[in-house]
Amino acid sequence: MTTARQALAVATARFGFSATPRLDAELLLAHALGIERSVLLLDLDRAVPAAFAALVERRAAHEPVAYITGSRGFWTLDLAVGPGALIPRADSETLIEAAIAHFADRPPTTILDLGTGPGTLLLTLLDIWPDVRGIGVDRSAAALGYARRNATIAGGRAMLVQGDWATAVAGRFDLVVANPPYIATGATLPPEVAGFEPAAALFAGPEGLDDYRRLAAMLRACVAPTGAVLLEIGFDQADAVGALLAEQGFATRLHHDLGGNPRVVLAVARGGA
Ligand SMILES: C[S@@+](CC[C@H](N)C(=O)[O-])C[C@H]1O[C@@H](n2cnc3c(N)ncnc32)[C@H](O)[C@@H]1O
Repeated sequence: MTTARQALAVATARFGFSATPRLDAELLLAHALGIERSVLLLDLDRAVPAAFAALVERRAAHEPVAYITGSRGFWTLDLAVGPGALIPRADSETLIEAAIAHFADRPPTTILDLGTGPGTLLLTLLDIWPDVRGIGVDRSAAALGYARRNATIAGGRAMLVQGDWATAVAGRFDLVVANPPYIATGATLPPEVAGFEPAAALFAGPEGLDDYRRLAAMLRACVAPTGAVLLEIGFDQADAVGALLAEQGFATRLHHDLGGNPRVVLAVARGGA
């Protein structure tokens, strides 16, 4: 009998290309066993199910762990994800922290999440603020399929709409959030990103700024006069995105991620909050 301890050692060695080979192996084995990773770690002498071998082969071919297991933890949520939906990234939690800080005194009443993917930002914020309602927009039907599954978290407070950025919605929102595609088209990405995650969620023209340009031109019309916009940005895009927002009459402030990089721009209408 192969024990979990032995199988994890073999799988970890196969995943040398990954930044987190041991964690990947543990998540896949826990998934194969149908148990939490924390439970797996309590008994590493248990037997390994035959199904684990196929999961190891998929990961060895660079398929992301989240696509193999069908879920990814983000903030306090466990979100369903799969092909066609961007896998939530830890860096995006910077935007959640910025939202909590900005609305520390009083939560917003309404939220608009542009490019919601599997509902990552919207559903996390609705889970934090139980009386708030929001709309998530995405152009991708596949991503919205996962967002609809995840929306049970919000118990009817999330509306999901397929469309092109803010053209899909009417009205003004207290908080508008977006993590648009921001990678320069043609940039080289790791195989597990380039080979599996949707290009339409990643690339945004020669400088990665095309979607910020479109969004900047729309934001004044969809944020409430005293509301706020939070945009995730690439680590080197703070000046360019700040300039696009300034042209539209926004004052901006940066929030940094755990690595110390500028990761989120807070924008409020000049003369607003
Ligand atoms: C970087 S992903 C962000 C997903 C999720 N909000 C997150 O933070 O993990 C960008 C999302 O924007 C969507 N998107 C790209 N172009 C769009 C457009 N023109 N209108 C609406 N959504 C768009 C993509 O389908 C993708 O789900």
